[in-house]
Amino acid sequence: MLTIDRVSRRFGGVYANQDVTLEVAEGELRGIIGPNGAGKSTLFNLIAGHARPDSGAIRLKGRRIDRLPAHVRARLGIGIVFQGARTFAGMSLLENVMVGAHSRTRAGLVAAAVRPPSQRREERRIKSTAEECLERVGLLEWASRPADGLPLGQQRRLQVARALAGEPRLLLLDEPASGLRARERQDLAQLIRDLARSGVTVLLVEHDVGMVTSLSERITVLDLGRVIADGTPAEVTSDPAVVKAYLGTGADHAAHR
Ligand SMILES: Nc1ncnc2c1ncn2[C@@H]1O[C@H](COP(=O)(O)OP(=O)(O)OP(=O)(O)O)[C@@H](O)[C@H]1O
Repeated sequence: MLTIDRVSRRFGGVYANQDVTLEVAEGELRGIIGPNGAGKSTLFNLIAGHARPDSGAIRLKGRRIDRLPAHVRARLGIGIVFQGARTFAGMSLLENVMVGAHSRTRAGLVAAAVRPPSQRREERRIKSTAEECLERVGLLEWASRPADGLPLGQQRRLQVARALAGEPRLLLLDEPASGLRARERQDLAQLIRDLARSGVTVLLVEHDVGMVTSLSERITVLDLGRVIADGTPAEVTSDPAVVKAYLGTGADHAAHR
């Protein structure tokens, strides 16, 4: 499904990704972990098209995509939920999701506001797609409520719904559980599991290692821009290089207190 072949990306003198190689099978739920600054978000940006690699190749179902703009990659089936993504206040939940669907249409969001009657059918289609997406994340009953003041757990689900409106085959989730309470985390984990079961290939970047190990079949570990381990949750969590990488971080010191 997704092949990343010796991809490197530098910012100034720093390698954010260096010779990163990984392969993700169709329908897989792959966890990606690593200490702060390991290069996880950079890797997502390279896959989704918000950054270009300096070298190496990225292929989606065999097709080279690393030089394509982000909106073309979205049309090819790559969806992303950015780290700390915000909802649009002043819009309803449904409208928030419809924005995601419009980004896939030719007309785009601005034109959507002045859509002539001939395009109303497309409008209805987008609305029903958005409603389906809200249903998938369990928010349909609140479709018409404003997004303002939505609890964080529901905001994350709304962002997932917005990404789903683009009908992704590959969904990149960047730290979707950060800041969530235990119950919200469990609900989100179940949602991610359901998405993968429905056939969406999922790449999950998450600091909550427990969540990643419980969800993923395989985990790729990055440290200082490089892949330092790749295997089953049991393999990577017992890998000395992984243990060492985590011991070097402030987060891990905190965990050991
Ligand atoms: N746009 C940028 N300009 C300069 N340096 C950058 C940029 N984006 C990332 N970096 C650097 O690249 C490295 C990898 O950053 P990245 O955000 O990809 O790591 P991460 O694993 O997602 O970290 P975190 O877990 O803290 O979100 C870091 O050293 C970071 O400072």
